[in-house]
Amino acid sequence: MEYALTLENVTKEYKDFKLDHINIYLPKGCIMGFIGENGAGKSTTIKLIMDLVNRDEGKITILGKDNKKELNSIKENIGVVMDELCFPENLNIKEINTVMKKVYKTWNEDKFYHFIQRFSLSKDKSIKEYSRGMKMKLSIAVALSHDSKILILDEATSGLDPIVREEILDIFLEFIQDESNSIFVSSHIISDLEKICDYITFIHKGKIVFSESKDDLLDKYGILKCTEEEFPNINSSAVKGVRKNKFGMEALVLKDEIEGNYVIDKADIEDIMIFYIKEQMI
Ligand SMILES: Nc1ncnc2c1ncn2[C@@H]1O[C@H](COP(=O)(O)OP(=O)(O)OP(=O)(O)O)[C@@H](O)[C@H]1O
Repeated sequence: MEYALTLENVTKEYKDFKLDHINIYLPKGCIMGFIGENGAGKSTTIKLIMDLVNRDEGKITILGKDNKKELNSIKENIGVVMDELCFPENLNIKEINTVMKKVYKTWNEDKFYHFIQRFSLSKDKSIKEYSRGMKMKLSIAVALSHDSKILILDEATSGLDPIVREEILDIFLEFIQDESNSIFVSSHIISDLEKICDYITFIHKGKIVFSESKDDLLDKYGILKCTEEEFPNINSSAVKGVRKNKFGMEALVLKDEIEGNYVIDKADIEDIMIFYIKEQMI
């Protein structure tokens, strides 16, 4: 299989945090959602991918190229959106266009102005007068206006209203119509990721809990409901998380490992993440 992005045993240690030997493989042509609680290590991972911080160990490739030695040669093919805007804030749209023409050989001015119009971004205001959502939309417009083959997005839909988020998700799906394109996107809005992603990678306290196809995850897990008395009869190795409510017990379970007649509801990706995190907090 050809991969758009690989991380192998990537490690980074700060005083109070360790990103611990993480492995991620994003197949070409796919969208991978990167989820985890605040402080789990998502932005650190994305900064390591973009070589904005130095790793302690491991290897990262983007579009088959080493991200340290060969990043320059694929600069045109990477569209990046970080959670903070990377442009000087005193510029306006016209000036950003002029700067980007110099930064990217493949800069497509028509495409850029098309997105500016589609996102209803004011051409007169300077960027510092933009709202957070407008700045996000501008970053996305820039990421899509050169020859990007992979989009790497950190919280790209945060701060956007539901209508614009929906539009951005559609744009991501349009981007992926070209099967050589791929997207790696972190977000706290897991329902957005569930709509568009082929793969979900879940990071918790600097370690990867799972990195799997979304359909496999949704097939594999379910929420089992039972009484407190019934709960000890459930195969404990199938239980990945549990919570009590006023009607009894709810447990995140591996459906195939459950014997007996229990009610098992569908688990969505957010359920899976929350149950996992709660289980580790007990
Ligand atoms: N430069 C730094 N020096 C020391 N610690 C850092 C540094 N950058 C990040 N950290 C720590 O690394 C941990 C992971 O932070 P990171 O920003 O990667 O999390 P995140 O998953 O992106 O969180 P959020 O969802 O809140 O954005 C945090 O504990 C943070 O304090």
